[in-house]
Amino acid sequence: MSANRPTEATEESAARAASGGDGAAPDTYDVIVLGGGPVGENVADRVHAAGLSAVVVEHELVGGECSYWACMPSKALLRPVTARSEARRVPGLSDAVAGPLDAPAVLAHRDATVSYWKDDGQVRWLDSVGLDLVRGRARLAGPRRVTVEGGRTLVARHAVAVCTGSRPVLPNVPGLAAAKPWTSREATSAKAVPGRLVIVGGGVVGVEMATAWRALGASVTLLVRGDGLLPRMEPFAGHLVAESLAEAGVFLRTGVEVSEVRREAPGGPVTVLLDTGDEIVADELLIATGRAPRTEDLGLETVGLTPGGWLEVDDTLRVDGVPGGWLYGVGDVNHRALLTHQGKYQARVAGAVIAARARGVPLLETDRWGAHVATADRHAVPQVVFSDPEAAAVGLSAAEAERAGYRIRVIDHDLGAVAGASLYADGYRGRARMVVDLDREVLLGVTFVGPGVGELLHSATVAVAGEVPIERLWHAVPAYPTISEVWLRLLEAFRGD
Ligand SMILES: Cc1cc2nc3c(=O)[nH]c(=O)nc-3n(C[C@H](O)[C@H](O)[C@H](O)COP(=O)(O)OP(=O)(O)OC[C@H]3O[C@@H](n4cnc5c(N)ncnc54)[C@H](O)[C@@H]3O)c2cc1C
Ligand SMILES: NC(=O)c1ccc[n+]([C@@H]2O[C@H](COP(=O)([O-])OP(=O)(O)OC[C@H]3O[C@@H](n4cnc5c(N)ncnc54)[C@H](O)[C@@H]3O)[C@@H](O)[C@H]2O)c1
Repeated sequence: MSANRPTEATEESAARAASGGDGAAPDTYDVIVLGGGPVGENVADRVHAAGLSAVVVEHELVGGECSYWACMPSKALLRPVTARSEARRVPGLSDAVAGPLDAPAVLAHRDATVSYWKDDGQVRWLDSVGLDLVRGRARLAGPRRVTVEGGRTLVARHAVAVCTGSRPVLPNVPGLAAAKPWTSREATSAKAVPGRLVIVGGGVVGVEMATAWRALGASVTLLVRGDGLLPRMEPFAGHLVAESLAEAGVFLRTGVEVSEVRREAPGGPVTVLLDTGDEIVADELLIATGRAPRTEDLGLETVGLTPGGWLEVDDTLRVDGVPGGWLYGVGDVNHRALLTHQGKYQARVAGAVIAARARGVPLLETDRWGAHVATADRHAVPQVVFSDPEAAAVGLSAAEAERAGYRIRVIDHDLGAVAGASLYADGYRGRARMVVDLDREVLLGVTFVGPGVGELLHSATVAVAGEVPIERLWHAVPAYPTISEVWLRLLEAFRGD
């Protein structure tokens, strides 16, 4: 692939000066994107579609964490689990799915879903849309300048977008690092089902991986330091998921901390010591306690920033405190919403912003919900936890809305009481909640928990992001007999019908 050469002599000489006089002229692009995950790919695509030249620098696999060690493999492991569980509650079908999952087949399907950890398909896509790719670890080397391991230097005319994502964190527990625990990477790519798996962390990764590996045959213990699961959602979401995990045979222990970890021999059993004095012996230990930004070896100090932290950005995704305003931080790395779809949304915004600034557009649309600001990643973030049952939420929980000072009313409904739910699965258990802003009579947040609710979530996202007045939502008639009829019940309750 050939690099886009500069067209103006002045830019070329500026670029050569920037190369530090090492003789090799740097390759100059309008935009340099660091990291070829879903977010980097989308930034590059948007600026290129707007007529700018762009290069993506990637040191591992194009497609990033999401494609190979996160969203895609985890959902490939989970889909058979939820499909079987639902089928088991459909009369006439339950006997046909009474047996265990075919673990080797599920793992093989996971392997195919991640293209066997090869990125040829994604590289072909970059090529097909006319984006250049440089392989290797990238570092900033002063304003608008990037060096790539192997010696190549790149210079950006307009912008550098940092889209280097995040990595798992290991808590500072004696013996933990030496025990070489699983992180989300091993949990999504393991080649065999461990006999005994201990998972630390009751967030999304902990819950999804407990669901998957238990159903695939592992004996799973889930250790949570708080009092429940999925603490960022409405409390009933964690309760229902915990109840169901317990029924599936997961040992859930809340209110416990890991005080030490011991693994005598590599690959041998691991002993997890708790602050209660208890010890648990397992074959594998998964640490699912959150993420840290991939900014520690990125040359941030060469542009006046501190390495290792999340990138602070404004709503146009521009990094704060960088003279000239040429540096952007998009996706996980800015810590606004660690989700692929939200990162890709930011990428669309950043692409529009970079293109507009490059064209010298005098006034950007920066009002809330304007074309040149990220708004939804603060006010209308949808997330589906692909557990059994699924937990799906958008916007604020009741507690978050209260903390933010809104005058709210909370409406709950039993999802199992909706006709569509009783047809969907025998003994359907689930719940829905909407949080209403009483001053504007719009929805601030909606949560659904129950089988199949992931596909229901977008209706709520439209209502929350669109700030659709309740009065008008009343005219959005859900089809009979679908689970979506819960909307009618929630609205009736609000109206007092
Ligand atoms: C187990 C798990 C399951 C998940 N499931 C979901 C889900 O179902 N839905 C969802 O929306 N989100 C999910 N997420 C979150 C999702 O994976 C992330 O939000 C998403 O990957 C962020 O995309 P990104 O492009 O910002 O970063 P990444 O996907 O991390 O990509 C960053 C890229 O930058 C590259 N890079 C880093 N540093 C450098 C450097 N110096 N030079 C060159 N390249 C570099 C990396 O190699 C990587 O390819 C999940 C996360 C985990 C851990
Ligand atoms: N389906 C999805 O959308 C999906 C799936 C997986 C991951 N993700 C994203 O990936 C990110 C990472 O997920 P995650 O589950 O690692 O993080 P998380 O922040 O969701 O959960 C981490 C949990 O670990 C706990 N914890 C932190 N330190 C601990 C310690 N020392 N000991 C015990 N517990 C500790 C926290 O209290 C928290 O409950 C999340 O932001 C999530 O949005 C999304």
